[in-house]
Amino acid sequence: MAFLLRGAHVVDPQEGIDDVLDVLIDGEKIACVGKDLEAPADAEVIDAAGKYLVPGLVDMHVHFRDPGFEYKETIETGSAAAVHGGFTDVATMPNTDPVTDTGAEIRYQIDRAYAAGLCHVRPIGAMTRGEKGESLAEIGDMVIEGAAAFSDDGHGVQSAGMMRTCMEYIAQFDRVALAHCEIESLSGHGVINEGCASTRLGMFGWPALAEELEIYRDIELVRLTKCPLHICHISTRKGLDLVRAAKADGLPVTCEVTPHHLFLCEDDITDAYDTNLKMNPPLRTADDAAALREGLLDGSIDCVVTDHAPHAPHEKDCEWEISFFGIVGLETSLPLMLQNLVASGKMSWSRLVEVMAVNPRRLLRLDPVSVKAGSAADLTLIDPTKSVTVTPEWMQSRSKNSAWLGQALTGVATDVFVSGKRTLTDGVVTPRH
Ligand SMILES: NC(=O)N[C@@H](CC(=O)O)C(=O)O
Ligand SMILES: [Zn+2]
Ligand SMILES: [Zn+2]
Repeated sequence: MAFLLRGAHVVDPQEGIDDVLDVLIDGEKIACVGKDLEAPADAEVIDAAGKYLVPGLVDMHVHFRDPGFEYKETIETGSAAAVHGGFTDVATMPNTDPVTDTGAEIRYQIDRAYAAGLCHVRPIGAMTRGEKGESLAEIGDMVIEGAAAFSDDGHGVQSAGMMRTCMEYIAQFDRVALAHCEIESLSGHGVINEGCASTRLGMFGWPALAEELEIYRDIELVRLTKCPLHICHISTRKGLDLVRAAKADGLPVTCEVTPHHLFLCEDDITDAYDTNLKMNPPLRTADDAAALREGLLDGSIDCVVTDHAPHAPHEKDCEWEISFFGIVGLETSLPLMLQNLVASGKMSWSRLVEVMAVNPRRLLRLDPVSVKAGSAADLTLIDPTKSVTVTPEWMQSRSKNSAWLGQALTGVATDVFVSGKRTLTDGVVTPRH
């Protein structure tokens, strides 16, 4: 199958492209990029005027709950949410049941994703067996089966010695350690940021220090082990300053931020106790969110990820203290970035592509995708003027625990091409086989 995308505004910082062009997709690859391309007889011509075409978006931090918690999300429903949100690739965290800590579990996810036929799923392996933080997982075995990175996300590795061993081991495989930074003796029973929010609402606080101290520890372990380290869902100004200092020292340290930590803060949590504002790490102060936005624009933060954390109604529609941590995000991430940062001119399209496509591919050790002849046809077509309302019916995820339910957002992906197959067509998810 061939597609000719006519008159798209192509943005690709890797190639220095920011221009209105035609792009011909033939089979799994981009055949040609240029002006006024001739349409081959078998090609479907797509009018892309007014739309942006970018290398396929990558979300390097999602939870698909498969195997073990399929009532929240499966690889199939999660993949549908991913392409609906404009992503060609997602990296799935290993806190499944069983935990993804062997090659067989990695292979299971890759096979299921292929059968779903919607997007590339890049499984992340656990660093420790069962994410218990006690002994090394089968890291070499998982690399052979296709693990993209390693993480015990959901938990911090409590023992510094264990983390050192994980990092020494991972460093041998050209993979990045993704760290959920949380010292549990400090976060304890915390369910909300410690400070004004916990005092105002009378709930146990989850202090910034619990995150920052572990970021500090892990950065020092990079000095020792030389293992590339990526800080997951960074949420505080001070944590970001630690990453900045590590980068200035030339250490292989990177970090990611979620839309909810960029665009929401603890002040948004009112006495309505909306549990779709409860996540780990918690929403921090308005000053922290401002620092994160600044860090994303100045290059200190490398990627935007959703930390898509689907939960069932009975796990969220309950008292704040007992509701589960986490919210879905795959279908609202791109619109939030476009609406809050790109439309206002604060962020350029090329920076958006860096943080949502180029950098995550590099960190997951995937082949680069560019808008040029010969590259894999993993592409996202975006209508920056189209509005959607975030309703449970509109969302393709099996879970509906979004912080933006009922809100109208402007700027969405209309089409997604994965290895040259159109898996999102005019906003509708279209499995490729
Ligand atoms: N972020 C969350 O609030 N929850 C995540 C775990 C995690 O990312 O740490 C989950 O798996 O539900
Ligand atoms: Zn986490
Ligand atoms: Zn997570």
